[in-house]
Amino acid sequence: MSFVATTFAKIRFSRYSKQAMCGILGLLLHDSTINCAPEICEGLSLLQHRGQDACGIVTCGPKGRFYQCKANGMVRDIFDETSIRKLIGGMGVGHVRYPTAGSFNNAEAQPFYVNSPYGIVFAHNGNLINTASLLQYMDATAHRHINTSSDSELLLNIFANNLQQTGKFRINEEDIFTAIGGMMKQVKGAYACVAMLAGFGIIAFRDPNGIRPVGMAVRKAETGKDYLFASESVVADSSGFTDWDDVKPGEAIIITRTSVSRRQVVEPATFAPDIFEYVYFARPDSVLDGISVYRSRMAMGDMLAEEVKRVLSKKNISVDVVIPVPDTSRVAALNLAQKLNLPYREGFIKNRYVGRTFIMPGQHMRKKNVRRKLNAMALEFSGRNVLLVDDSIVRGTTSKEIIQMAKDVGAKNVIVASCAPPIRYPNVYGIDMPSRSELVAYGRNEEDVAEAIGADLVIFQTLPDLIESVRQLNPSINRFDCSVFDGDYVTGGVDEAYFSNLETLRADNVRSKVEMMTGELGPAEGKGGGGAPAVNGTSDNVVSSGSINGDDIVGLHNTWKR
Ligand SMILES: O=P(O)(O)OC[C@H]1O[C@H](OP(=O)(O)OP(=O)(O)O)[C@H](O)[C@@H]1O
Ligand SMILES: NC(=O)CC[C@H](N)C(=O)O
Ligand SMILES: [Mg+2]
Repeated sequence: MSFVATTFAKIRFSRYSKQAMCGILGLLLHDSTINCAPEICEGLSLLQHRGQDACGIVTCGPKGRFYQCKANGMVRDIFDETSIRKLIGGMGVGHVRYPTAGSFNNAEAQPFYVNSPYGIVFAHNGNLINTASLLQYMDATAHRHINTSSDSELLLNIFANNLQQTGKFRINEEDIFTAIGGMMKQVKGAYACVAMLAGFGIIAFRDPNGIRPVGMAVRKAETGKDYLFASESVVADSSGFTDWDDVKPGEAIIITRTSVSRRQVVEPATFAPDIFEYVYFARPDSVLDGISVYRSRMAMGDMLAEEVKRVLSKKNISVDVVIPVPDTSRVAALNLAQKLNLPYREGFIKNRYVGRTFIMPGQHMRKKNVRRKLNAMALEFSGRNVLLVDDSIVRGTTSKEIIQMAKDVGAKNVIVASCAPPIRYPNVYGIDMPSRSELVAYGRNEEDVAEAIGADLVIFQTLPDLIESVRQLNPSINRFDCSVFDGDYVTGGVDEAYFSNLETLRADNVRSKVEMMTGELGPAEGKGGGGAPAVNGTSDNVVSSGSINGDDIVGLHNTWKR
């Protein structure tokens, strides 16, 4: 690879994405002679916004054999015609990852795999919060070796251990429901998962609080029906699946070639889907838990307009133009402008070839990167009081840079309005915001935030208004997880000691140091870790239940052969 190509690969696969998470997908085609991998690959590219660091597909072909391709990188970089062709079989599981536990090591790319019992493949979106006691249980009681620091590998092994306890030669749906129900009583945290049992079928389940999304859809095939599980409904829409149905909190669904079985495997706890899915994560064209993400963002704009009107008139400030911060805030900003009867202008032009949460290592590089991604047009800013609208302010990197850019091209006053309230608490449920000190609103009031990002004024949506924007679209949901705004963690079990430990392990500065020392990320050429796709089918030199070193070890057919 040339220097330029290598450098760009490193940038593209950078672990320093902003607040990202994971996407999961499962597909079972009625006709098992048709390979499902091309469709899974398509589906993963529609979920790419949920995780850009690693991706993978495992399919199940004749004789119940698994075929795998996974590595660090984006879907378009990891999969090509050759690798897809080698993924044989009519059912499979896919994953796009941004880590919230463990590292960016290739070995932790998903789906994970265990050979015993029965051969299980597993993809997880979320984050567990009682991993310490689970690891102790795995070691002392279940005697299962967990070879990575990934909470997903741990979750898979809890599931596998519970299945093992049936002691059966062949299991049935009943056994699987019992194993998942048992697992849900053992683990705490957020998990939306898709699993596959060799030669049996695909399974989806969601934690008892339903924090992360996953749903199911059906498509009529010539001789029967195809079934899809996915994090977001957009995948179903684009491939002709209909009847999208969200997996319920505490529910498991098992699909085989001949049956669909669903079961509430534990009593549902308080249903509390993560509100940040609507603020930022999900695609606007997805509908999650009966709520259109697009409509919720329109409502956020409407509600925020009221707050902006109130604050501006109190401070006697006037605004000439509303400008969105591309991309996510566009929908809300347009509604806000219409409500306030102000012109809406696209003052920032985005380089469409730069990824969504595309951030380079270190603060200096991050700042540079915002400028790579967005360019301010003087003709929309010069001599004006501008109101910039963003969906959220997390570390403040984006706002700080774009405010400076706006001023550099002649803006008079720059006011920033955020569709989300100030973020002052870490996310522990699958979004990578682990460290309080990295959050610009932590320990700061609104004036301090404005000063920190260089704005003349910052206006935040109130939490009740944010909740109302989303909830009015499905009033049957009584609670959303808003922990990043109010520090109220729906699962419990998150306290000061937990935060301190999290910060020791996962703060940005800590991670970069550890990764540099251990080479865990492997961004250097030839390592195949963070910087480039793995070579020779390896996921670094680690053999684990989740990562297979080379072909055919423990029966997994690894197709990564570049
Ligand atoms: O305060 P920060 O730490 O900078 O994070 C907040 C920003 O990050 C996200 O944008 P991003 O560029 O990730 O994606 P987008 O193009 O979908 O808006 C989000 O939409 C905000 O603009
Ligand atoms: N963002 C996520 O959902 C990550 C899943 C899992 N905790 C991991 O780190 O791989
Ligand atoms: Mg943005």
